[in-house]
Amino acid sequence: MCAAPQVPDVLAKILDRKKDEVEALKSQVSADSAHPIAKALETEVARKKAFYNSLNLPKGSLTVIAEIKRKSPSRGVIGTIKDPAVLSRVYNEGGAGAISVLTDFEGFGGTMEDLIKVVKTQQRFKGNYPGPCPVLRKDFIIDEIQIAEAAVGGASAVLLIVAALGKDRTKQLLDATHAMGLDALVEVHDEDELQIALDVGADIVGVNNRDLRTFNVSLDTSFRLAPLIPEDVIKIAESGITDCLDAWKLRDAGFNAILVGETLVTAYEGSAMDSTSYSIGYNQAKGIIKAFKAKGSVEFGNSSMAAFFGKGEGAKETLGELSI
Ligand SMILES: O=C(O)c1ccccc1NCC(=O)[C@H](O)[C@H](O)COP(=O)(O)O
Repeated sequence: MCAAPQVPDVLAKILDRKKDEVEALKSQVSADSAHPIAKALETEVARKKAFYNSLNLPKGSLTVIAEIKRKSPSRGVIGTIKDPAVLSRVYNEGGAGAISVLTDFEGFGGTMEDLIKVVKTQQRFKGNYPGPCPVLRKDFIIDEIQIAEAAVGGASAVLLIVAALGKDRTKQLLDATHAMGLDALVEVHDEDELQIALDVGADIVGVNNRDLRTFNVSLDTSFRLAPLIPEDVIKIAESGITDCLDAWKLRDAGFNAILVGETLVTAYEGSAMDSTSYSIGYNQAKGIIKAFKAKGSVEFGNSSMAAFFGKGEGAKETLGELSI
């Protein structure tokens, strides 16, 4: 048995209202014994690993998890995102490996309906390269019923925040997530939380660069924790990623993926809000994803001796993906 987690203030407030939401969902589901969420809760299914596999690319690759985010407690309004389905198409065409949909309404302006629309839109990419993007339900998960709701909505993964859950609950919800066929992104912000994530068997760990107590964002959090995460665990750097050099440095530090919200939404909406230049917004968001993924190692640039002799990680990498 572990002590209750020390929950940062902002998170504590969000979790209080999540308890009410969970109770409302439970009474809705319990009123109907044939409810799909009730069935998902009872039925064990094999883990599909769509999200995991999309991030588990050869060493040296960087996947972008592109987020649909209208507003946030730290930044206020970010974009209107009239149709999340359209933005999810832009993300897919830009080469995102997965799409994160915030489904918390009060803090982030997102809904489960957004997620369902995005899942349905992504299904249309079946058969086309690179296929549908797996969808992450980004919310404050405190109960199994929210995971079942995500599974029924077609999500491939859910977010579990160690700071919100503590060790015992993270373990229970991680097991429940896998039993319902989904992946879990287990989010940490410091060494102690990372240890908990690893102890409970997380195989996808996200390092959030945003301190939920102060809202300060520092990529140093990712750089500090990266070497402590075992090689066989998928590593994701989350929040505050705005330029290519940072993305490439994170890749060189061993991250498999970066999770990016505000940078992509503002690139898309900045121009999309001006109705005469819709396509510019599309291309800017796509271009940023392509640039983040572009293979330009800062350790072994093209002019280095290693590059010349074709040795070392990244030696043969180029900026070849930059055309949009
Ligand atoms: O973004 C916030 O203000 C926030 C506040 C409280 C809890 C979570 C919060 N953000 C959730 C996220 O993890 C970010 O949306 C995600 O990492 C993307 O960040 P960014 O690229 O900086 O938009």
